[in-house]
Amino acid sequence: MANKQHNHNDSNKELQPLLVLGPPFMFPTFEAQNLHNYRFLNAFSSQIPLHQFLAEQSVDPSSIQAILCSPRQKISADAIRLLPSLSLIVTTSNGTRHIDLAECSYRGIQVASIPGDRLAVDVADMTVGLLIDVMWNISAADRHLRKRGPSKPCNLSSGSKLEGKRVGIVGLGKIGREVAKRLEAFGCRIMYNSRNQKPFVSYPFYSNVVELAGNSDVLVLSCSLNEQTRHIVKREVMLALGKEGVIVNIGRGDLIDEKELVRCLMEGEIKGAGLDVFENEPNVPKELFPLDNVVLSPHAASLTSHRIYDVCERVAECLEAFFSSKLPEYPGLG
Ligand SMILES: O=CC(=O)O
Repeated sequence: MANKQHNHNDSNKELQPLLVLGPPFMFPTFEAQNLHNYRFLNAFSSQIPLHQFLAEQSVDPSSIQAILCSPRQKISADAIRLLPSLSLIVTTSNGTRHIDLAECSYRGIQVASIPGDRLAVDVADMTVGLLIDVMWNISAADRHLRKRGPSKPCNLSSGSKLEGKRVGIVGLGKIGREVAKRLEAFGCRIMYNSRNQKPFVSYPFYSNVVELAGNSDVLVLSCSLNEQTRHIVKREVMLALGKEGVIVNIGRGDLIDEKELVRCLMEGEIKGAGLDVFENEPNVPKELFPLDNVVLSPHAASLTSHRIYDVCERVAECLEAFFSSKLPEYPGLG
């Protein structure tokens, strides 16, 4: 796909600063397309606190009107309070829960997200990929082979087929339904938990996640994050899932009590996990790195090249509309 150059800046004008927080995967593409439009302040690549970063860059915090972020970093009220002129936060994601929305609403800051028309399909593919990887130790075997060569014994446990597995899906929205469709084709038995029972599906419904876990071999987390779903998977749920159980989380890191997840994985209370999201992104608990029963992905489940292209286009349009003070017609604005 050809990269489109956006150039809406009169070359004599000073470039608007654009604060980039949270490493967006599409960032190199976006920056290359918009070098002439913004002064990019890439705070995500710096390990220092935001106020220090701005001071080091000699940036007056009150000159910043817009932030570009991704779900890979939380945008806290403290960060927002540092920027008195902030009026717009654009996130490259569909979800906005990584942003302190209460502070934005208090300050009248607009939050724009990028709706994902085909997102569910991409995320569902990745969910199945993570699950098969965990069940078959694909990434672990790959690491062993590269590190030790083909003649050294590899003591990974044997693969486990998907056919006949009972899969409990937490959140049967668009993504959950796409996951169900795919896993049905593998011969899995689908059951689910969600806020309400869905009249249009015949999969068994569990109103209680512990009970769902107790009847599942695999738990897929595809619900959105809110006050009711934060830490919906706690130790009790993992113990109910059991020692042969696998968790795949492509929702949000905060859906699981991550400390307990790490403990359960290390102590063998569950068999394995495929994780695309983490509680404290972009950080990943370091205890997970040596574990062969865990497959890690850096919040990349929706990032097909098509999506990256689409996001770059829409982010550019949104920022352009904002800085040219056109009435925002962008669907995510509001
Ligand atoms: O996590 C990805 C998204 O919300 O788009």
